[in-house]
Amino acid sequence: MNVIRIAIAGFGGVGRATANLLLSRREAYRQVYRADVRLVAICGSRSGMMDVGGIEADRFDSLEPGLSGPDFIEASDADILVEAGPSDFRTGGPGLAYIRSALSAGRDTIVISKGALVHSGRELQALAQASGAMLKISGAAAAALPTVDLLEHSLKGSEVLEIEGILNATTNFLLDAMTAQGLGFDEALRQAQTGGFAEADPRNDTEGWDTASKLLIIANFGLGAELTMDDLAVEGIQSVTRERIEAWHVQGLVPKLVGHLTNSNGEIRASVGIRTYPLADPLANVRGKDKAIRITTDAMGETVAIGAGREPLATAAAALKDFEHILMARCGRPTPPEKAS
Ligand SMILES: NC(=O)c1ccc[n+]([C@@H]2O[C@H](COP(=O)([O-])OP(=O)(O)OC[C@H]3O[C@@H](n4cnc5c(N)ncnc54)[C@H](O)[C@@H]3O)[C@@H](O)[C@H]2O)c1
Ligand SMILES: N[C@@H](CCO)C(=O)O
Repeated sequence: MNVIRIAIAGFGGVGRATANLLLSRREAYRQVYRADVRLVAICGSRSGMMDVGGIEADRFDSLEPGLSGPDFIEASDADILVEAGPSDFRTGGPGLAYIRSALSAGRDTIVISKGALVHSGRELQALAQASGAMLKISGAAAAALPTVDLLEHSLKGSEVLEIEGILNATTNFLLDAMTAQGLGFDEALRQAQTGGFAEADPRNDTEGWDTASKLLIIANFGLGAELTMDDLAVEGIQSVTRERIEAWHVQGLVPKLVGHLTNSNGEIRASVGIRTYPLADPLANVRGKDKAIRITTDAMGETVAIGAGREPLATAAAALKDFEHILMARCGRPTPPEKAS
């Protein structure tokens, strides 16, 4: 039985949900991958815990001050880092130092925050390649909605011509609440914050930056583009007034905040802004905090995925999907569960 040691840096809503889900799936990992999975280190910005024997959920509220930072994670000698700190695309956020350090040491890394991937994605890919570590990013690339997976696996070989993505749950929730329920912006935002899917600073959602971050990550990691935030024109939903909503309604149109990308002979252009869709379009029917992606390719036509789950569980599950892909690569193909006799 392989022992697989996990560390989690960033222990807020998503980090903690990931830890709980990981612990609840240990028996399945044991049976399917013959892997003894242990949570050996967790940390927030100022406190943490390390135990090579494994940390159980009843100790999550007893973190010790001073145990935090990339060196703390290094000292845990974990095999895999899950990074779930705040997203800051302007600086890379605190995640950048953790991810750099883990990849440099050859540690497989599952990234949930977006900042480091937007700010230093190429550098991190190069570090992973040099050390042989796996770098997984589903949590940062719209989480429960498959995006990079579709590009890397399902549509392999076809040329992507266009992507349209409703990639931000908060703005879709806000627009849907304002359009379909007539709710005011402030009340809808309060509900998004209570739901745990709005960013700590919700302007990152409403001004389009979260959508832009995800689109850039999808383009750079899924299509091999080399976009920076300066390459994207980014518009949020601030300009959406009750009058504009009513005018669209009269025309039978539904507004969505969309990340849009075109690929013309390798020249990739991307932007974020409001697009309107007729009711018959699947993107018009993406409701509440659901997200969606439409990918148009030369040979496989249009593929549309729509989805979401309850947060923060859904994002935790996306990160642990990445974890299982690492287990498959490192521990071999899954074995079927034993049948009861
Ligand atoms: N909530 C969602 O629905 C969702 C979905 C996909 C991705 N994400 C991303 O996941 C990340 C975490 O989201 P969340 O909702 O848990 O946010 P959160 O604010 O609840 O948690 C972030 C945690 O990181 C900790 N942190 C800050 N600086 C740190 C440092 N230097 N070292 C270690 N920890 C540090 C904070 O103390 C906080 O506990 C964010 O980057 C977010 O964009 C969230
Ligand atoms: N704030 C983001 C969640 C993190 O990706 C959203 O609303 O989609």
